[in-house]
Amino acid sequence: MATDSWAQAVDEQEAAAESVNPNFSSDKAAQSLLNKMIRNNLVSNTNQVEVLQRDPNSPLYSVKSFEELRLKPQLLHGVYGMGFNRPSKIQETALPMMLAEPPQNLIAQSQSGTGKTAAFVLAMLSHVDPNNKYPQCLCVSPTYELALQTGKVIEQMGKHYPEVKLVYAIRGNKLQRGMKLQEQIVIGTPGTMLDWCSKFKFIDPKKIKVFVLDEADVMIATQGHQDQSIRIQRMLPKNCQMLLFSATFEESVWNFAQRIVPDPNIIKLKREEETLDTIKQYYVLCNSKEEKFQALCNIYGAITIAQAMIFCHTRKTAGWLAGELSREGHQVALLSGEMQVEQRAAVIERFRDGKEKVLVTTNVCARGIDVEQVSVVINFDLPVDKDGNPDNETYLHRIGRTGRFGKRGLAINMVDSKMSMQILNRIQERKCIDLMKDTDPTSLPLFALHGLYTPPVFYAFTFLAVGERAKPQTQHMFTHGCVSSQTGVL
Ligand SMILES: Nc1ncnc2c1ncn2[C@@H]1O[C@H](COP(=O)(O)OP(=O)(O)OP(=O)(O)O)[C@@H](O)[C@H]1O
Repeated sequence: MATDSWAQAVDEQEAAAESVNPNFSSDKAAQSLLNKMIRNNLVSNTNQVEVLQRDPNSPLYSVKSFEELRLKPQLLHGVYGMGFNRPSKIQETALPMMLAEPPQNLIAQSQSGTGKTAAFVLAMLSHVDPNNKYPQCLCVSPTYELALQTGKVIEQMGKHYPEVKLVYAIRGNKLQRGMKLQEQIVIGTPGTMLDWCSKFKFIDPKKIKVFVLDEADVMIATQGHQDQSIRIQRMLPKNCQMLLFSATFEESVWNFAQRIVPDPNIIKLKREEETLDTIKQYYVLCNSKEEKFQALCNIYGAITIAQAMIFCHTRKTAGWLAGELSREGHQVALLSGEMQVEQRAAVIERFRDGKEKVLVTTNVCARGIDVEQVSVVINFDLPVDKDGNPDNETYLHRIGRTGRFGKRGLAINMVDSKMSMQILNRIQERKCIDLMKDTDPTSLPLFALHGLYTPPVFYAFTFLAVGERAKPQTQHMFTHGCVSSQTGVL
């Protein structure tokens, strides 16, 4: 996003924040300082991507250029048009494997927001023959929103390759019976994709060259998705290339993936590499749902400086929270699974356009959704599976909505019981995340600011400028004995 339009959005937002949060905006000096810091951060972000792309330990690191990856000129044009200067690590590693002849299968893991979608989109666009007017690539995503978003990436990257056409196999896209699709790429959700291949025969599965499973672990681990994906796969020719991508793979899912994909190339992260250190993670202790709500109101001014996503466990809580926030005068968007498809798409678009700063949602948005300006993720409820056990994968995907492609992000976990503290501890043990604790939710805005804005000298300054509730350093406790450079300045 261009600096100007972003800055303008900040100005508009600040004006709005002033009307809804007098406490936060009472200090004009602090506001203006924040404004500068954010712009500063934005500018340094571009540099940061460049720097990260030269750091061998970064997931954005690459030694090659897009030219060296031998992309078609039309696609190079598309890639540069999207503002990509060099490939990320996953793109650099996966693309040669995906473009090799004869085609090779691939199961690939890379941290959220590191360019997996762009990688498999480039592979699909490289493989299709635009002279053949029938589907050649199928890409299956777990949600409608994600399918739409991936489709947009295909459209953008293929902008200079107009002969290649795309169609969405999603609920609500009704085709005439008996018709045969002419588009070369079909992107959709598993149920509709299966219907289009078997029941309606809009697609001839025998002609498919590339089959992509995005968020492959959820496609495999969710029973319905797994059945449908495997039924689609069985209809495809033996030599059809299979590409499985995700930021997370549980061990059992990984084993299953290796059983269903013949002779795969494998790109796998070590456990300690799974989280991005550009995302700072905090938790705040509360005693009840109401207290969590209060804590959220306290930080509202800080989180709406850019954009935030708030995750709830159930649709009911999400609805309740969105209602309460609205009653407090905050403008929030709500997105949950029971909404009509068109409504869901409209909400995502408005959020992407910055018309709403805060999106209250459920796990329906935990994966894949890519909104560059999201700098804060709040787990109003911690992610648990149906048995109440910690859901580590969903945790990583949720916090991965921020910190996209080298940007800085902040994740705040709200803990309201002994049980939820245990859940957070178990997530922490499993992923070696470094959590920071604040026992007093009312001081959270300070923490939010410390986590978000990088130049260390500003931490102390912000602390003093905004800090009516300044607290001694001892209350900033790092678990795991892992002290980051931030503690020094606090
Ligand atoms: N080589 C690149 N240079 C600059 N930006 C890039 C590059 N590749 C991808 N991006 C941008 O980075 C962001 C994240 O990329 P993408 O959505 O492909 O990540 P992802 O790994 O698929 O994320 P998730 O795990 O959440 O699905 C997008 O906004 C994308 O446009």
